[in-house]
Amino acid sequence: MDQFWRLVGPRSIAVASAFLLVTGVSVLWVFSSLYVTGLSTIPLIGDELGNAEQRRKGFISHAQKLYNMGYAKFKNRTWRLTGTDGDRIILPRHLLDDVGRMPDSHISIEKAIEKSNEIRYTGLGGTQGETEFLIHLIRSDLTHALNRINPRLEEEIAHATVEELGPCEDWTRAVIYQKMLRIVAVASGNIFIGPDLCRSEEWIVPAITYTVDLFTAIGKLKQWRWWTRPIGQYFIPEIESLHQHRRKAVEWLEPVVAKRRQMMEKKGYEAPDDMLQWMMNKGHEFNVSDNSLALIQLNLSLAAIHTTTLTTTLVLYDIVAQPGLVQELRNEVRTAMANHGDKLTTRALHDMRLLDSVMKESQRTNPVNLVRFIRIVEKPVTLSDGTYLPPGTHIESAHASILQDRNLYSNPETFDGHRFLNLRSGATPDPLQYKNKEQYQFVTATKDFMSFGYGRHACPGRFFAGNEIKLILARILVDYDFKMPDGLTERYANLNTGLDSLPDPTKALLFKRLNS
Ligand code: HEM
Repeated sequence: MDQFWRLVGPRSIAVASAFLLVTGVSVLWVFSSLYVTGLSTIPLIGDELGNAEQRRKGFISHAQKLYNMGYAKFKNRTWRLTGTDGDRIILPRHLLDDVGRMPDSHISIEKAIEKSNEIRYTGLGGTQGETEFLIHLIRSDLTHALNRINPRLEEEIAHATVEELGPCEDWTRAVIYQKMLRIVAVASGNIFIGPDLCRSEEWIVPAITYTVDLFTAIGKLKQWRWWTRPIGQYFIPEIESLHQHRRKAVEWLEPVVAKRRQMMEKKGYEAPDDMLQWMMNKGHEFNVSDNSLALIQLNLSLAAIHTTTLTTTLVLYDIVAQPGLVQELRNEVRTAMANHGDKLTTRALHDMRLLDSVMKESQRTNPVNLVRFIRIVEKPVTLSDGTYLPPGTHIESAHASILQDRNLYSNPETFDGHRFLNLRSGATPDPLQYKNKEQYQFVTATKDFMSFGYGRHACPGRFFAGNEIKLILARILVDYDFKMPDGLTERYANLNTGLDSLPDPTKALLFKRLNS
């Protein structure tokens, strides 16, 4: 305790009183929101575990079981369970239509992120305007530039893959998640901050470790009860690391931006074609100054790099255990390239329909999080089934359970690389009866498949991500043979903790350069 008081110093009394006040008010608020507004009438899963604290502990130790139980029992109804931060209301798929497009003033993603990412302590994020600016740039500049930037991205990926995997003249071991992180950071960096800086360790290291420190800090904070977190934050070194990352990012990027501004004054200067430049060109329209660009870039890497790495690694873990599928994919990539001047053009990537299907099936069988569409109700909402949601209610969708629903996906427990290819082409019956079968593409976000979220805030970076993942996998498929080491044949198990299910980052694969 001594250490704590030394850390908080003279602010301690203010902190403590604010704290008691908040605790008292919150207890009253939880009571009133559940009992006065009628949320308590929504069926509860985990009731048998005991009181709220016992249910919270049950959630920490076996969330997956609780979600599966809830979905099996109430999949077409609204139900609830108790999480680390109070009750979570799980909406059935058909009610997501009611809320998916509601304005942020009613259903807020920002409040949900604030809560789930413990922004009060981690200091993550920017202003609302900065977030809107980033989303605008991703949608209108980055996504529209894919065709133009693809040759550059292809080249950077080819270079980074050789750098990371080495010559691989003979079978060579690679801890693939670690390698993939660097390949994704460098390739994305080429487009985010330009080819001159993306290979620099000053970019790669923070682009990777900012996210790691953030999620470690959040994980540690969540182990403290919410009302003890104002204290807990001082015992978590990663929170200080986050502040340091932000300081260093500003120090590092400021001169780069200043230099570019100087050059822009010069006649005939050809400005770089990257996110940083697009940010500089459009900042004034969104009231975003050059000083904010370093932090916006950090937020961009946070959204882009680990998500893309996880997805790519999971696909590799899935296919390496199926050598027949690897050969089929390799043939598809070779044919597509041959039809497009031996290049991985946008059209060639589009023709890789089996690869697209395998990537989507990998997301279906490895949902990295049990839930999606996490939102906080800001203004009272009454759903079409009559459920009333008062302000402050946490809502979400049981994403992982939906992906295992046999009424939506036949033989859901089986990895079928051709599943979405067959659904797209009409070769197998479509349980969801989509009018447009293109909805089975990797990048499509629907309420039946929420790996990229759903509704007005569905991931804007999914087109860039899909493009980049295909480029990386296609490069690996045509340039390398790969297999599991030590005669292993079973797919590496994912690591399940709390709501997350992640690829094991310590596992190795063997690579050998083809035609070497
Ligand atoms: C496979 C890789 C990726 C996955 C699985 C993924 C997944 C997601 C998910 C689940 C959300 C929340 C959506 C919701 O709650 O409805 C999201 C939001 C977001 N993603 Fe991605 N993402 C990926 C890659 C990227 C990339 C490459 C970028 C940037 C280029 C990006 C930028 C964003 C941004 C800015 C948001 C916030 C959108 C908003 O609040 O409106 N993501 N992403």
